[in-house]
Amino acid sequence: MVAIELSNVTKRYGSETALNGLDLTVQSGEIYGFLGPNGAGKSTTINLILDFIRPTTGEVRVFGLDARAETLEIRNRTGILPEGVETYDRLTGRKHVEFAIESKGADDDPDELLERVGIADAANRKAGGYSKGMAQRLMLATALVGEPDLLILDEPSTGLDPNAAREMREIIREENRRGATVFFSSHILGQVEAICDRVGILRDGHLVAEDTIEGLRDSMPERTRLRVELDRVPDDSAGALEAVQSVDGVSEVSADGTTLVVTCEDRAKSAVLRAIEEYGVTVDDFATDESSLEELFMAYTEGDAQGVRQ
Ligand SMILES: Nc1ncnc2c1ncn2[C@@H]1O[C@H](COP(=O)(O)OP(=O)(O)OP(=O)(O)O)[C@@H](O)[C@H]1O
Repeated sequence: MVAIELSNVTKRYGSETALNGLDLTVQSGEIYGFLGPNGAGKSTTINLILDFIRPTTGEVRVFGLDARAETLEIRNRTGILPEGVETYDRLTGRKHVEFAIESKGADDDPDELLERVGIADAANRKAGGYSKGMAQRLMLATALVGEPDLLILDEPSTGLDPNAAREMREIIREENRRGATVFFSSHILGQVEAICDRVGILRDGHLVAEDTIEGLRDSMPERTRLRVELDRVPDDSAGALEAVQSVDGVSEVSADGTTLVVTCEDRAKSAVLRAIEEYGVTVDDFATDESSLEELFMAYTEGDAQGVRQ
């Protein structure tokens, strides 16, 4: 079953086009990472899913329901952790959760939820005195109310220290195991890598890539980097460098003493090693660096994004 479906959605704010013909499908039971730099259109997409705003053109459906006509049912089945903290300073943490339980007609135990997000001891304190991380945990507790079918987390790790971010990931996994679909928006790659089944990278209002993390890596063979350790510097080091450079599939070569770093396509690796050994040196060791996700993300979101598509 499809959890979220946007079909050819465009959203304009005056002359500003926030989303430009976006097609997006998230399957039920997925943890989907929605990635993009600031201003790419992530919050706009989430606001459309929840009918806080309406598309200029196109259609949005959640669990087959029309986002505009069946908004209440969608919101009832969804838990939302909005971007930024939205607490009421004068209400206690427990009151926030009680309020969420009441508005959803759910029967959760507020203390259990507060315990689960790690702020049970602050249940009776006013949220105005909470740290940013505690407020974020409180918002997560309210998102979990009523065992939602869909969890929408907009930049969920803002304000969380690494431990708290890890605890949040654990809760997200538990929710997913229970059957919830998770839509996780972020501009921080590490968080998405650690938890998501699939990621979509949004740029200027449309998807520039969508795949598993491994799939995205595989789509960039030119980013493979071979690090070669030689037993000594070849006598004709300039000639050796030139020979490696001219191997088909090699895009870049640099040398630092007995270490050679070669950026090449996967298929060129053994030809590179052979070319080096023809210069009378022995390859002591070699390793392949996979392109870091950070590089991958930057390639998709900066400069000419089309340049990295195969
Ligand atoms: N109410 C609005 N009026 C005018 N322009 C808007 C409005 N809301 C968003 N935009 C514009 O739409 C584009 C997409 O914004 P959006 O907030 O959806 O991006 P985002 O990916 O969520 O960014 P961030 O990571 O900074 O939250 C931006 O260029 C933004 O300036």
